[in-house]
Amino acid sequence: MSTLDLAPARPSDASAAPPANWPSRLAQLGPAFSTALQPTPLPQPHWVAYSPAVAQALGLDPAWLGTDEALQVLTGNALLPGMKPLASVYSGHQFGVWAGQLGDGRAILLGETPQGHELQLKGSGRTPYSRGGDGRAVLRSSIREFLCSEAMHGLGIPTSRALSVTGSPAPVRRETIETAAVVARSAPSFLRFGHLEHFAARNDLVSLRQLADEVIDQHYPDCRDHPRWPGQPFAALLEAVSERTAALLAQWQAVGFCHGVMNTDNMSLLGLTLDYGPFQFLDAFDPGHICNHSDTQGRYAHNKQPNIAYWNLFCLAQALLPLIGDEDTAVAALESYKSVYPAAFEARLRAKLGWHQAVEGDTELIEGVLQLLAQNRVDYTIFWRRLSQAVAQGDFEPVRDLVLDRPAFDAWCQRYQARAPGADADLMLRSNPKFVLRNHLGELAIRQAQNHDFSGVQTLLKLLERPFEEHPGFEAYADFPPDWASSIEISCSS
Ligand SMILES: Nc1ncnc2c1ncn2[C@@H]1O[C@H](COP(=O)(O)OP(=O)(O)OP(=O)(O)O)[C@@H](O)[C@H]1O
Ligand SMILES: [Mg+2]
Repeated sequence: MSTLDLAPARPSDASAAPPANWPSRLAQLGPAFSTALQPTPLPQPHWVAYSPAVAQALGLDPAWLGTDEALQVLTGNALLPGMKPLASVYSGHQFGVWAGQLGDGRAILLGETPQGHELQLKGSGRTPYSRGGDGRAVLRSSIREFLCSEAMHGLGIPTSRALSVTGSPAPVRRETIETAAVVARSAPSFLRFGHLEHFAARNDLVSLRQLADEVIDQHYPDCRDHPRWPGQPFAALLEAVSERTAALLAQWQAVGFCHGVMNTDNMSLLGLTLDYGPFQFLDAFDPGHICNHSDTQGRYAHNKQPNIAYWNLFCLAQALLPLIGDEDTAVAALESYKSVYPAAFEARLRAKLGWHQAVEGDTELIEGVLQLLAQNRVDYTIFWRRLSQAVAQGDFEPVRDLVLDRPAFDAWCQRYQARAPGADADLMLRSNPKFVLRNHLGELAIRQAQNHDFSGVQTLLKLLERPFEEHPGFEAYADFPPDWASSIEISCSS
């Protein structure tokens, strides 16, 4: 039976007060970067879910969550003393094309916690950057963003975090009429490639430099005086962002995560996963899988993600060019992506296979297993977890059962088992999650939530916060997707 405590944490101390000071470095930079504004209230807000763990990470008292004050503040209906909300301006390349000015069209920054984490509401009303949009987010997409943020964190993948999701009966028009919701999310910074692209495109080099300096001072201080880039802090910054992005992409690819909308306005300057829209964790392993039904050309197919990230880094290089000075230096600063990404990916795959150190012949075994999974459309998460169990228990039959082409599996497995030193099962169980946020799991929790039952969201949050643990009694959440899962259509509509 259930070993999870599904009850949301109740406030133990109703007087637990949140901070009284909510500064914003972005506001301090000056008016070119953002616009001060108030969130637009929503009627009759209610909790959908919240994360005491995130509250703790932000230095907020978890006891404050669950209070009516928190509900109002995190829906955008009230402000705490000291909060001076704002929306920031950015631009970007969308689906490979320059899109011009975008900006926080439905996100509003409330300020920074004492730890320097930005707290932002998504879906909290129109801003000067909303263009034709309504400034809102629907319950469906907000639950997906909330759960996936915490799932990624549980997997050890850099990401924005999600403190809460609140709902309202207010209608929101998408393909059908849905209801509004707000995600309160947090990151050390929500700055994107597009923030720098914005000022470069306008040839506003003063603001471009000011923002790049801010990013270096706050997040990449080593770039000021980098041994490889003496006197070239902006080249050092480009390389540092590029290498963090390479490391992030290696983690996405290794876990089977498809982002779905890798536009430059969704690329974090800190190498975080940002903007959970039409994302998907792979079910059957299809390297060319396209998770976003709006992506008709397959630009953001799973196996294209590492190259797209590199393409996006080129856009960032273009934006930083006026500060870097010459093209050769900018290109040189991007060079390491080509070695850092494959090395990081191979290291992740080695850990999944249970190997601590690289040994000659590993690349062949790694390529071999990926080919086997692709050719047989094997369920990606279940394969790795069963392989981990197989090594732990010395019985490979359950993993063999997953592969239609048994002779091919046997040939690979023989070489795998002959590898010396052998696989470490503990490392594998720490590297291959039992639980990922599959589309159908999210979908079931969303349907429940649309009927005012939020227990499915709670259950998933508890499982996904600790995806490498066994969670006895919850095997169904680690099982194959049902047939209807492949008919779920996730698009940019959110
Ligand atoms: N309903 C909406 N109302 C206003 N602006 C919107 C809306 N949906 C998207 N936008 C804006 O369109 C642009 C691209 O949207 P995209 O889907 O990448 O971002 P998002 O999901 O809104 O948010 P984020 O990237 O902050 O997680 C952004 O500038 C975004 O703010
Ligand atoms: Mg976005």
